[in-house]
Amino acid sequence: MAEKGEILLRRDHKNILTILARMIGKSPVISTITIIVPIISGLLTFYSYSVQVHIINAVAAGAITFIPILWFVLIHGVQACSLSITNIMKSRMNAELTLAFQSELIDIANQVDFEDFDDEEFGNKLQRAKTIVGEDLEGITGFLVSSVGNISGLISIIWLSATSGYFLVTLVVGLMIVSTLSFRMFTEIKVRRTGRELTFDGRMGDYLAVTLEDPNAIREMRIYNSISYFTDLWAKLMKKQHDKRYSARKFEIKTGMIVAMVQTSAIFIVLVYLLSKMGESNTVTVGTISVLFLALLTCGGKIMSLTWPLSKLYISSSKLYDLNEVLTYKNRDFRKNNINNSSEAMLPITVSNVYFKYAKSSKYVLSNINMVIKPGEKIAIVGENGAGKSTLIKLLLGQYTASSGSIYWKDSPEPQGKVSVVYQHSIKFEMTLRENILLGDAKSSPDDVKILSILEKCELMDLFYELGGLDVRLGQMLEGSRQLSGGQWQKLAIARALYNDADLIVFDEPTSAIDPNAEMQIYTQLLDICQDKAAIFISHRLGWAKNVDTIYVIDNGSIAEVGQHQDLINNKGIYADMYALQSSWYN
Ligand SMILES: Nc1ncnc2c1ncn2[C@@H]1O[C@H](COP(=O)(O)OP(=O)(O)OP(=O)(O)O)[C@@H](O)[C@H]1O
Repeated sequence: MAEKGEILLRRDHKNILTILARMIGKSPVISTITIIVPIISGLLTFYSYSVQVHIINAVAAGAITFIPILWFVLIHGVQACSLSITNIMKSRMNAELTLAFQSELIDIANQVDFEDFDDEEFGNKLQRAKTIVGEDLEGITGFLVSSVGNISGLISIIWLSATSGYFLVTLVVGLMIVSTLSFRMFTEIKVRRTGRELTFDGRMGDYLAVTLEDPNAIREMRIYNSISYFTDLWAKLMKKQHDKRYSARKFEIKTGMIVAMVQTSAIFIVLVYLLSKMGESNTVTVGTISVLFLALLTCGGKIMSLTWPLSKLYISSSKLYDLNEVLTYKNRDFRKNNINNSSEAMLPITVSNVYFKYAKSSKYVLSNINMVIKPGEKIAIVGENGAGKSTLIKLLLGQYTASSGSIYWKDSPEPQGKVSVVYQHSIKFEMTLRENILLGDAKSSPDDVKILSILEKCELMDLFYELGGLDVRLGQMLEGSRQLSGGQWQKLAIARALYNDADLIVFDEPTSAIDPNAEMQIYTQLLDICQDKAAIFISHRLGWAKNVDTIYVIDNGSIAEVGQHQDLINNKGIYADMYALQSSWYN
């Protein structure tokens, strides 16, 4: 059980085993070599011990030969080489695994249903999984490799004790190793769990320390005179944290003493027992006793060097949990969202009695929606914040499935066709001007004539002349790149949408960063540019909506009014009120 104030660790040996299986699956040859080589090298220690027994016995009998010495040198040479091989293989394995896991995570993020993106837990897990692959995986594989090497080293000692021919000796040595290792692991994990990153106090302390260095936060704290509140809180948490760590260290010292006593007693028991059996059996010789004695003396060091990677692995297994969890998403049956991949006609889109609620919400965001989007039709969707406009668009694009009712893309209940979307927050691709437009239809070959005509339509020719061509990189990532204003990025997103010869273009508040003077002009132009296409406009500003074919007024998730501008004004309903209110701003 995690102590109060500790972040719950989902540590489970299954996480390590699952990731181990995945590693071997992804990079079978390199992973197997990286794990097998240190195991063999650790087990070779047994042969090194055997040769030492042989040499000591021979020296005691006054009959030394060079062959065992050569074997001894050879084994050590092989062990040294295997260390180098393991290190080389480990770095190759890390590179291969990082690439393989990263690609898998990118695939998953690109395939999951849009509902998964709404799931905060999935977002957090994905973020943590990416961090593990980017930062922690290398450490974890390192701990794994050194753990298996050290474990086989300790097995060699138990094996050596078995050569004495006395079960009691093997039992005492085995129990000593297992018990002292467990003691050490228990302490090490206890100490590690007091670490900053694993306790609420530690994380909160770090957060407060960062906040106390943030100039914006300091500005506000000075105004409200709240700095001492933060520093007191931080100091209190730090003191608590230090006290906890101090008590964990005290515990470590106490268990260290117990471990030392267990070890010393075991060595004493084994030694006395073997000495009493000397001469009784030909397996108990000066060589066996002295090598086992030395091996047991070094056992403490071996256990210490195993405790560190094992406890790190144990703590890290909670991180592996997130990676494993996200990777299981791959096996899910994702809804196909091929709306932009097919050349099928998508219009008319017929929406009948659609209701929709988000996965984690009990309230319907859309109710009883009925509409038909005909080829070439220009539609405006208006309504207050939170009315459900963007949600309706997500359903029309097939990104979400209606809770009930139906949507048909021409005759198909599955989304199909080609659509362009210009979002409020346009994506800034830090690539060339040409690529920024070409990405509207990435599979087509570049058509500069078409690109220039679109730039012209979107009033971006001044930018083109200023940059001196299509090959200038936009953004600020590289030297020589050119940053654009928010409005210019938005116009570029519109240009990208036009480059894709879609049947339908959706404009979800595409002019929020464009100045009001240019906005009206852009809307008029957009209607003109989209002459042969269907277009849906979402905007809070109504002045331009006069010119569309159909206006849908969404109120609290339902279509409250439908019609043309003048009809809706005559209706004196919600639209007329909104329009009157907005007109009054300009009077
Ligand atoms: N992923 C989500 N999970 C749960 N509820 C959501 C989610 N996205 C939106 N909502 C809720 O659905 C309702 C409709 O949101 P939507 O974004 O469709 O409104 P909108 O009309 O586009 O608003 P705005 O004009 O502010 O952009 C809101 O109450 C919103 O809080």
